[in-house]
Amino acid sequence: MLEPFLSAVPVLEKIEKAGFEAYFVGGAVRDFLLNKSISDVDIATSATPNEVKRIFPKTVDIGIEHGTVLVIYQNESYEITTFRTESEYQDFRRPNEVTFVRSLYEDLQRRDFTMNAIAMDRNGKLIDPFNGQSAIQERKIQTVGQATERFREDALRMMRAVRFVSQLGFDLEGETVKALAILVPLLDKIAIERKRSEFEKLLKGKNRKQALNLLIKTGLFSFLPGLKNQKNPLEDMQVYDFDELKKNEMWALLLYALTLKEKAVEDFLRNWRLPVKEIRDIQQIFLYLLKRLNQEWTLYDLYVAGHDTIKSVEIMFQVIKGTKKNEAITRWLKLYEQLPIKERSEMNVTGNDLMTWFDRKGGPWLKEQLVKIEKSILEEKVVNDNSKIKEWLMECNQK
Ligand SMILES: Nc1ccn([C@@H]2O[C@H](COP(=O)(O)OP(=O)(O)OP(=O)(O)O)[C@@H](O)[C@H]2O)c(=O)n1
Repeated sequence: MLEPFLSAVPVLEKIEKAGFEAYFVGGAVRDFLLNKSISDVDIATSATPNEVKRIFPKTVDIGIEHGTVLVIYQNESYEITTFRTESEYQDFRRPNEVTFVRSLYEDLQRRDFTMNAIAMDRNGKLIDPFNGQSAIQERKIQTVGQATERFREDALRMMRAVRFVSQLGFDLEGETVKALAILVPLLDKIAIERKRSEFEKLLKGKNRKQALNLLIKTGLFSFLPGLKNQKNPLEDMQVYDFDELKKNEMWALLLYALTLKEKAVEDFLRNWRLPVKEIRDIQQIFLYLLKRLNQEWTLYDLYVAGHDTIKSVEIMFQVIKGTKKNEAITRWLKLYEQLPIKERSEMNVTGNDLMTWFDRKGGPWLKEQLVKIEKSILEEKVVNDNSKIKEWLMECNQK
């Protein structure tokens, strides 16, 4: 057995010593069987949350209503969840109440896909009542039991299915595709944040072409914010070839494929409930991407965009144009590094200086003058020095 399972074995032993069962479950076991790297393990147990809390002195209640307790043991933390059934799903969302059970089989039976319903004991022995291993071997995503039932219990699972297609390159088993095509409207009930997280993983997956195709084929895309009747942009997204785009770049690329106007861009991102800071960053990348596609940048563009946006835009430019050439970015980053100032706060002049020099109250003229000075410093028409700027401004005004 490999890390991080190995260091969690004592946790399982401790639970067993107290008279309960404990297993590794979920994504970590699946990824282990796929030879993928694993960051953390999920543990399932027959002990109730209170019983878990009695076994371990240090715990945090992170999701006790769903049966999950965070255990701190030997300076590491582990999520331990009581075996449960989720027959009480309401409104096709997550369950409001769960029923704790003592049987591992029942716990595995309530899970979404057979590849996610494999348990592993502390000796590395696999418990696989739904043949998850053969599904992995056959590279098939198959629900545990009836697909329609699993998707009705939690409609997000439909997006999870397509996200796994993107991440693993597996196929969706026939009944699963059929159920998906029928039940996609249930996705309307799912919180945008949960859909967003799956959509972002889907876009990042290596097999996104296949996954985007499924979104189109099953009509799932129509239940994603701003994508109703937007088949073509997703087809464009299938064409782009990329591995390393960051999350914000991915959103900007989608905006580009959607050919949205500036105002609509903001609404689109807001509808996906992206955090305000991310919306601003994505808008900035998108705006400068359009500029990059339409014209050369001025020094002022480089300055306003800043180092990170320049890098993002250049990478996206390559993706859109299908070119590997990287000359512009090297040249621009070099130019950017040589700029006399990198941001407004580095200017050796303030609005107060201007108001004193011109003996005028603030107003739109002030911003105009500051931008003029800023551009002139960047173009090296004036040195970034308070008295030099004053001299230059006075001269300009006399002309
Ligand atoms: N809607 C869901 C979400 C999760 N699960 C089960 O809970 C496990 C853990 O879920 P989660 O951590 O959300 O996803 P992973 O499958 O671990 O995948 P990843 O870590 O790649 O997100 C899954 O493997 C699956 O058995 C489920 O049945 N239905």
